[in-house]
Amino acid sequence: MPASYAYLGPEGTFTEVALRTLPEAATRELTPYVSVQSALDAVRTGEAEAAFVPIENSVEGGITTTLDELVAGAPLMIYREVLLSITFALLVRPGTALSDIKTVSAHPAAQPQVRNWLKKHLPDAHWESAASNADAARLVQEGQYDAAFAGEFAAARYGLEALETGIHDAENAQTRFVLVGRPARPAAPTGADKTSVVLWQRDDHPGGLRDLLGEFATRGINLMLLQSRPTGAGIGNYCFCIDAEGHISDRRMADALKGLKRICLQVRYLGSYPRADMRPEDVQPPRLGTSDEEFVEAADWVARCQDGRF
Ligand SMILES: O=C(O)C(=O)Cc1ccccc1
Repeated sequence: MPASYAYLGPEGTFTEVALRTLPEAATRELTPYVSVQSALDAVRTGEAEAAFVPIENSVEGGITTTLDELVAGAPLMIYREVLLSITFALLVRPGTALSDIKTVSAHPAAQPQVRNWLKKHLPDAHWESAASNADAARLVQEGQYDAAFAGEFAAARYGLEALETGIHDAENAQTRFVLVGRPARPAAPTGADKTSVVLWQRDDHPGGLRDLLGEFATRGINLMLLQSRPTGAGIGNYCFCIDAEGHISDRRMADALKGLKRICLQVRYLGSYPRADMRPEDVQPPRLGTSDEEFVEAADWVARCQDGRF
């Protein structure tokens, strides 16, 4: 039996469409799970080789269930990311008119992407959250709700029709998905990579967050995501999910992680993986003094000083 990739199902999610763009998905059995949690748990128990889940969208930021799952529990690692441009279709049972719609459903992350459209076209409809957009379509098929926001491609799978397509409040809304597995050696650097970590501050003090960010800034490392999540230990207690430009095998990144390890209560490494938004030839060269060669030269110089050989 081929190894299986778990994904946020049921069949017909945007997650499935994004997963199928990965070449390695063609050689795996793809298994839908009812939630991000259950897909990631399947990886933790060894039932699945990896799980593919949404993690961030350009309209509202981090998908908190996914971030919280990566922050807590047995450690997992991100191996790949995929970006997908998203517009929604309003799916209904055949024969339903706009004026018949009293309830609409979708994944909570869809709501901020269709809010204005809803206000304009269905101001009185009740919003009901579903486990995914395709699950909302399934619930419409079962008669539980009148309409679902989902991918147009989900209509055929659930015997529905699209009353409207191309729904999007924000131009170029994109969702980012990640392939998550058990910890192992990260893939080799491609030249356009991203490193994800979670940081817990050691103590609360003025400029504490600036100290954490300074470890990246002084080494010329650009950040691409900064999302605070409550630790659960009371109001004001947060950890920080960070995506930074570069690979753990870059000297400047390894050095920044060493600095963070020294000053943080805890650092959770979530992986280094190829960026979906940029090719290696388009990446800016490292800032002055932060290339691998300059780190090696500086370390040699210190070693020579320690030996009195400068
Ligand atoms: O993959 C799906 O269909 C989901 O339910 C997650 C999601 C939610 C909103 C936009 C893209 C993906």
